[in-house]
Amino acid sequence: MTWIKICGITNIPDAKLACSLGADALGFIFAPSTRKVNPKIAQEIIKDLPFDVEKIGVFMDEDIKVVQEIAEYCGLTGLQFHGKESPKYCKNFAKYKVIKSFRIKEEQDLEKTNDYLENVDLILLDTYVPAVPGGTGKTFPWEIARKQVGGGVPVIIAGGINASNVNKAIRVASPFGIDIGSGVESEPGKKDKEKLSKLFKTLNSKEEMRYE
Ligand SMILES: O=C(O)c1ccccc1N[C@@H]1O[C@H](COP(=O)(O)O)[C@@H](O)[C@H]1O
Repeated sequence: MTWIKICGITNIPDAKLACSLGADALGFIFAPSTRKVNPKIAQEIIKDLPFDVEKIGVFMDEDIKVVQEIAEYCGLTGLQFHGKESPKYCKNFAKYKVIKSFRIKEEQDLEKTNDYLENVDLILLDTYVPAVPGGTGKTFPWEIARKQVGGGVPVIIAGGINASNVNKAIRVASPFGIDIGSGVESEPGKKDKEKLSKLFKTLNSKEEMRYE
């Protein structure tokens, strides 16, 4: 079963709904974004979440000490670095699952992952859109992501994924995980109940077909 992260959580009802539908991880954005959440609110959301759901903080070129303080205060279990963080930077967070994001435009962009393979737990491939660091709502060719799969570190794909294309993304890229933000929103930072329910229904229908 593909690991599913629902990103850009800013409130308790959305967090509970995503967990009840089957999300494996929730993402909390602490980077500049229309989906940015205050650490105090993130802590209130996280304290009542199921133990086995990963709580991932998304940061961009943040001071190491600030990341460590927010992670500890909020009760995060994982950290996603979505900026220009170096391999050395990524080694400062031994207590947490570390995800490094790479923005993909063409196959050569995968070469950037090479220096990180021994320093991170997961590689995330997102769509390159000039001047938009994340939450782009745009897909990239998933055939490129397929080439990273099997490279020693589990791969998550992100960018423009929603209920109508998630099964194709899984079929083409065969990733460890899928990360979805804007594709299940009614507006930035607010999840849409119908879109979220449809996403998990679609994912579950694929699983049923697989085991028939
Ligand atoms: O979602 C944001 O606003 C964001 C801002 C800054 C860094 C990362 C951000 N989100 C990441 O983008 C993808 C989701 O993209 P999409 O909305 O599904 O197209 C995911 O990795 C988020 O963690």
